[in-house]
Amino acid sequence: QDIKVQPSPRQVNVTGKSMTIPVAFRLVGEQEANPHAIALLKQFLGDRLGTEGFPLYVGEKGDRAVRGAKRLIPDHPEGYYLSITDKAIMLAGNDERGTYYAVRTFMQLFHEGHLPFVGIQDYPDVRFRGVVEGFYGTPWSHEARLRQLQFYGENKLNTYIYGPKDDPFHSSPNWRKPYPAKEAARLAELVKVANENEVDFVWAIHPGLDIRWETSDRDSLMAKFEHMYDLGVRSFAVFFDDISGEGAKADRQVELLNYIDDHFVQVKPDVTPLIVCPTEYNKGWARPESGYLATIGEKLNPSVEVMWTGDRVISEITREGVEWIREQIKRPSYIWWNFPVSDYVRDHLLLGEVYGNGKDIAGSISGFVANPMEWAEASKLAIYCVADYTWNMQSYDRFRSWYRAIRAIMPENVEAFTVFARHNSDLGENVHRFRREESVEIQPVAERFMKGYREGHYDERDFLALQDEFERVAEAADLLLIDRENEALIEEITPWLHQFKILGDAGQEALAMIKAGERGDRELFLRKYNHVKALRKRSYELERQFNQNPYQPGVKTGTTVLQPLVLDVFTEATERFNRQNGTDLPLLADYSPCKLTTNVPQLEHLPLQVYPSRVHLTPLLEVVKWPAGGYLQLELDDAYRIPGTRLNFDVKGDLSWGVMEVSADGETWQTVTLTRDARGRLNGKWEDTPVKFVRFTNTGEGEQQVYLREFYVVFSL
Ligand SMILES: CC(=O)N[C@H]1CNC[C@@H](O)[C@@H](O)[C@@H]1O
Repeated sequence: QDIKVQPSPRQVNVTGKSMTIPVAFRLVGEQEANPHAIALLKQFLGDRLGTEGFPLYVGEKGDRAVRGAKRLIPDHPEGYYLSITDKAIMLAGNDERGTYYAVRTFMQLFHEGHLPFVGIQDYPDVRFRGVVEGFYGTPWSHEARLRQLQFYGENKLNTYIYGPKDDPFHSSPNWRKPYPAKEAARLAELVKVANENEVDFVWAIHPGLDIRWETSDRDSLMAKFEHMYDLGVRSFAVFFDDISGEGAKADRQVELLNYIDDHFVQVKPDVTPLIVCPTEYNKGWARPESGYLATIGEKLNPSVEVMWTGDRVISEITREGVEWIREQIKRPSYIWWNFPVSDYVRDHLLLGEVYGNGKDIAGSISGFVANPMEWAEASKLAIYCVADYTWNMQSYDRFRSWYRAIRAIMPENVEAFTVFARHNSDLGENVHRFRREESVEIQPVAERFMKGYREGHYDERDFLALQDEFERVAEAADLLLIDRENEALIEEITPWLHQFKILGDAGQEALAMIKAGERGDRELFLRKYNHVKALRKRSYELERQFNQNPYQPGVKTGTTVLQPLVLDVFTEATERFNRQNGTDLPLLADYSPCKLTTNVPQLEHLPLQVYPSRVHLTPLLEVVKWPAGGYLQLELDDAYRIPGTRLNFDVKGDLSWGVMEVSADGETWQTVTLTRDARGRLNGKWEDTPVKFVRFTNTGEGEQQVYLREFYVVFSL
């Protein structure tokens, strides 16, 4: 039968025959084999495992129990050979982790009371595979992390990097301090569970925001690593991302990293290679004139792993890209893939397929870890696919992997979760311009239908297909809201499920407006019209109630195809009704009274948060390089007074290099006086003549590196 193993094994020889599962297994090799592999077997087989019964040989290359398989075991790290015949079962690892993975594969072969006769030779493409918890926002909970580590064991992922940006003991201000007892105990438990699942628990430190290049800070960092070592950590990382100023200096960073390597990593008997995330961590920011990467390439100890996010902050990883960086840093890169991370589009869930990365990059990378969403359970969809992709790139199939991930995560509600995930995968407009496919199957139907409807002759089959899809959306939302098989996941996505239900209902009702209009049934049309408006209002209220954060507050779903379709159908049907009946039913206001223009490259596509009397720029997580002469300008849709404007660049010095101005016509400008408040934020206002334009300009001589923490304008007539 079709052998379904996750991740997809390299070499599988099936005979087509199978046997009923033996009632008892005689375990051979327990004394020498990897104890975590034995523990997993015992947990899985329970009392069927003993000293009598069908022979089950387990061990690593060189162990007595698997001597006979010696030349069949792939000579690769974490490789294994598995065979099931009518005589015996053999689970033989090339190393301890390989044995563990052989057991994980063996467990997946049990199927409806049978075990297939099979020979498998398998090993991973990428050496280090897993997840970097490296996002901004609420760090994962302890329970969520424990579930993650179990999930990584099941999916042959061997790396979890602990680096939540908002953990004050990982980053500033407390990176120098040991964890308080409670957190320390939790970390120790995470390390223990990671080991049981054959996962390297990597603890990362993020000292660059305030590090001083003195021995005192170097000693503080070493002491912190010793503290983590005492908790059981055997893998370490230093992150220098998203910093500016002193901490960003390559030669200082390299000096510190080499010191750590020479005096900690190399002297401890059991610590894996040090990992660093450089400040110039993507090609878009690499500046040959800075010599940063050249310094890393030439002076950083060759045993230190160097992370890389690709051609841009958020990007697909290509063969050309990894070969380019390999030349710069003189070693394979350790990929930090920024997906499904959503800390820059927090109102969206990213549940789509994992695609776009090259299948030919394994030879130039040493690691591939995914940066996930703050929604741990929802991130498992992408993590499952990354496990499949990094284990066996050539055989990776984005659709097969995604469907298997859904089945693995929501086995009781596969159809409903597929519908939900299908329409919650794109990011919408965002500052990194990274987009994902969404609603792929229904998109051509929606486009064809709207074109036909506008031209006065749509295909009824398209109408019915759309109606069916919106019904499925509403059904999926309700089925998932009462789902109890994965409560942690449902708890995370509940706000989006409520929004999804509203979308499903609104879609059906908007389509019903078309039919009522065609039948000239004014009363029914008005009922449907009012229902859609009520649903839109509920949707806005949901946006204000859930997932409030200073970046992208709210709850977005189906934003690429279904939401625009509802709006288009509603608008077209209402305009047609108004023309036919001489009425003036208002449309749905989806206006944006504000336009942003800028010549600062990183801000070109910055989304705006528009409210009835305020407009906010979405804060940026990364350092913004603001060139001399760089400006950012907001153009309002009318002339307003500005009772308040606030700017927060989180810079230590004064802001003498910049000026805030307003204008009524975009030609003559007046300066707005800004006063700094207790938290260092700059506040201003303009209550004189109404203005249409507000801008901020770097009028200084040189580039400034700032954090765009806050920039908003309050306007009033
Ligand atoms: C190396 C890196 O990407 N660092 C940052 C900054 N870039 C992407 C962001 O979304 C963050 O999640 C991430 O931690």
